[in-house]
Amino acid sequence: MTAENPPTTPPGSLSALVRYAGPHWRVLLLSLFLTLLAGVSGLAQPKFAQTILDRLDDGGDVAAPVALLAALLVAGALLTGLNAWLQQRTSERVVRQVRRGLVHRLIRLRVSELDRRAPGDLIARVTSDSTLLKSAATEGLIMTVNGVLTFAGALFMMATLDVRLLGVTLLVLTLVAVVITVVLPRIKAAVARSQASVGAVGAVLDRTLGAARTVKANGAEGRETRAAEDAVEEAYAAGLAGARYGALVAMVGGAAIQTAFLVVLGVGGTFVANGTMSVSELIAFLLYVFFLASPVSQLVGGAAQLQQGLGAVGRIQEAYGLPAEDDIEAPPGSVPDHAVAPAVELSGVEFAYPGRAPALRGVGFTVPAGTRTALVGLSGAGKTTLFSLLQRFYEPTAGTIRIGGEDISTLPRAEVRRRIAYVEQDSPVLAGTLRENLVYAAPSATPRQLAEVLALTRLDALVARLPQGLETPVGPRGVTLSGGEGQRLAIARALLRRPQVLLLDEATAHLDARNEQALGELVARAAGRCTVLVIAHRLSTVTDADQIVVLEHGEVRAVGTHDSLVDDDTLYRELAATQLLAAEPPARPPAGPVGAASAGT
Ligand SMILES: Nc1ncnc2c1ncn2[C@@H]1O[C@H](COP(=O)(O)OP(=O)(O)OP(=O)(O)O)[C@@H](O)[C@H]1O
Repeated sequence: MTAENPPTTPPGSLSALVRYAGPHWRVLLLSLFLTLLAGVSGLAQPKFAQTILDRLDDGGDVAAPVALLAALLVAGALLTGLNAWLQQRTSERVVRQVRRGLVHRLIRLRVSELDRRAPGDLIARVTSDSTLLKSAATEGLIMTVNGVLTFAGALFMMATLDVRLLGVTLLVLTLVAVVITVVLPRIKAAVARSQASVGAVGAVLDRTLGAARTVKANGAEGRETRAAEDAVEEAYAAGLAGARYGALVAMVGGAAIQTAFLVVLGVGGTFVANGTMSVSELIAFLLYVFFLASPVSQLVGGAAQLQQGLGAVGRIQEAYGLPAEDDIEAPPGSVPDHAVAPAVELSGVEFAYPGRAPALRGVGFTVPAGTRTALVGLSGAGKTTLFSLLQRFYEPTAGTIRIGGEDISTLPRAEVRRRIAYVEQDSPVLAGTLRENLVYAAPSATPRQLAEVLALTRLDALVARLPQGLETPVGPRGVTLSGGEGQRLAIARALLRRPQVLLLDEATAHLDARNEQALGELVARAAGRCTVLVIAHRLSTVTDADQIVVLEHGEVRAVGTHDSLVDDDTLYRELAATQLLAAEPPARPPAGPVGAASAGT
């Protein structure tokens, strides 16, 4: 198993847990051996005690057995220490391997999956669930195996002393076996419930902290707190249920040993009285009964830990099983030096989000190489969806999309996305510094290229104003930048990649009139080097586009230039009228139509 390839076993099964521990089998075997050695030294101690008692009885020399007993004690302690270290280290390694694998997987999940899952719950699989797995995959396994072996060893030694008393002991211990069998699956279910609730707490917090301003502005702190508290309570209740079952098992284990001791003492006493057993044999047997307490509690504890681990393994396995994109590793040296503008062609593209009505129906148009096409249409017409398909975030249910003549469904996603730069609608800035954001996809950009793009997007003035310049942290999701600065930063990042195709989604929504004009010119210039598709909410920015595609209810309603569409298409004419645009495209608008209704909202 590698970090990227999880065990292909049923979710939450013991075999899955064993497979996680699999790569560490050598250390685990050594640890088991050390545990057994410590167990044997423990097992031998009652025998030595019996010898010492017999010698004291005979008036013999006890120095040698006492010295051996002391040596056994020291050796046992050393072995236990070494063993604990080995087990802890292996636990940490198992968790590291699981976390790596999960992180690798989660970052590559398909957009369709990310769109419908709470990030907080996914994060909990890496943080909280993997921690539960930690002790189960090593300590739990070893404790159980060791418990079984030591238990068997003790039974063997007891059999050599008195088979009748062994029968009595086993009868009492059957009670433990019955309780364990009934209770363990409940522990697993309780842990799974508790972990799911922890995931729900993460999901609420992720939603709340991710939209802190909205939550505060709406005075929703109380509601969000209650939502998180409900999940916390559920985790608490499930945790308590698990603890109750755990306590029951521990109690039954302890009581069984005590009972066995008393029964053996009574029955053994009669054997001693009728002369079928010596006192020293009875004492040795009783010591073994007490010795059994250790393997029994190991078995009980180990089995409970395994069940806890299984509860978590189920959730981890589920995350591993989510569909991921497996073709997104960029080939080496993938950032193209000089972009070649390709044509983008769509024909008969159909698409529906799962469980929804079709979002795109029979969409077809061509964007000639090196030109600029604007997509316009009312909100929900399918503009953003079209961009998602172009980047293979989703796959069309019918039809083809070609870039430079190549059907993108035949290209690895890495290759498709290498050719395309995308400036999305919202939150296009990541936590980090300005520089990190800029060179995010073009780490080898030269200072000259950086300066050029900063000037083009008019970010140079901002950088000059900041004391830390490009090294200024922008905060989570770029909260320390204005909306317009964030947009320009995203555009600068896209341009630094020198893409073949540039997708701008509402890229100018946040820009003021001066910057909007500058950007309009920039996009027009960029169109010389790359093919540009822009979702336009303000028609003023695209009236001079080479071509405008009007989408309505997922269908292409009309294609043309601003002039021809104003003449021929009623919807476009309405949009243009609402935005106070003249039928003639302005040379370049000196200012955006402030306060005008947006076509897309
Ligand atoms: N991830 C999604 N899952 C399910 N349905 C979606 C998803 N994204 C969008 N939709 C639906 O698909 C349809 C098209 O949405 P899309 O975002 O493409 O419209 P748009 O033209 O970009 O709208 P806007 O201008 O408001 O951004 C809408 O009905 C929307 O509700």
